[in-house]
Amino acid sequence: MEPAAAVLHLHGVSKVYGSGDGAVRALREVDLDVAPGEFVVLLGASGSGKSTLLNIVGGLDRPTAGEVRFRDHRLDGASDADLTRYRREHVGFVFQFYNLIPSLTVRENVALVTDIAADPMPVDEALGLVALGHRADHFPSQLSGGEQQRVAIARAIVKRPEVLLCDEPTGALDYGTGKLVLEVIARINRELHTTAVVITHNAAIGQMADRIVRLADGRIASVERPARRLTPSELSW
Ligand SMILES: Nc1ncnc2c1ncn2[C@@H]1O[C@H](COP(=O)(O)OP(=O)(O)OP(=O)(O)O)[C@@H](O)[C@H]1O
Repeated sequence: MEPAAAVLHLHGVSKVYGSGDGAVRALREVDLDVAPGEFVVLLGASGSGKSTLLNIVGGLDRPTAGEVRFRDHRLDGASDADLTRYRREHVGFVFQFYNLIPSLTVRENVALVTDIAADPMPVDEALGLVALGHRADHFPSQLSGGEQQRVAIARAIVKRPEVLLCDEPTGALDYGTGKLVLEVIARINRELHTTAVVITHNAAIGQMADRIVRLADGRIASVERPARRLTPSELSW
């Protein structure tokens, strides 16, 4: 793919933490292009570099070497202010833990983000997409883990980000609840055409992606395109 056509473009990306004898090479010359609207699942053993890669494409960290672009914006070497603006305008993050503010209602947790977004959707629309419109006035402590994760997804997408980055979004959830959360992520990707990159330890989840990228020891070890994208309800593990 031409770099300009990609939403996310990495070329020769390396990341070294620390220096000297204690240096850890977390990524080694990674090349990857992610197309608009694509759903990519990142698999790999613990320590293979998945979170490092996600943090770099999300503008939370910079590579030690190589080129990183969001569309035609260079992220490697960007200033802190530029990276903050990139994250605010273009990226939604979902992590294993939901990081909701306990003293705010569901609606207020999601609305917080809309104050600093250029073109947010109505909060109730975001809550509708995660099927939680009826819980808008509840507090996080009144919701299950899966419901709290759906609020976190609503918060991530209410600003209509072009890129949704999820690091182990189902890591803290049981089987059925995890599937519901995956349904929501698949729906956002399908209906809003949000480009999605999802880290998981669970190889079965790869079957819902357009592309499965496996990392091993900081390198891309394999890339696979499932013949047909499965819905989360068709997955089993
Ligand atoms: N801030 C840091 N300082 C030093 N080393 C780090 C730092 N962050 C990550 N590493 C190391 O870089 C390597 C890749 O870590 P990373 O978190 O990207 O892996 P991962 O595939 O996401 O692992 P996991 O599945 O366990 O979350 C590991 O060896 C890790 O210990």
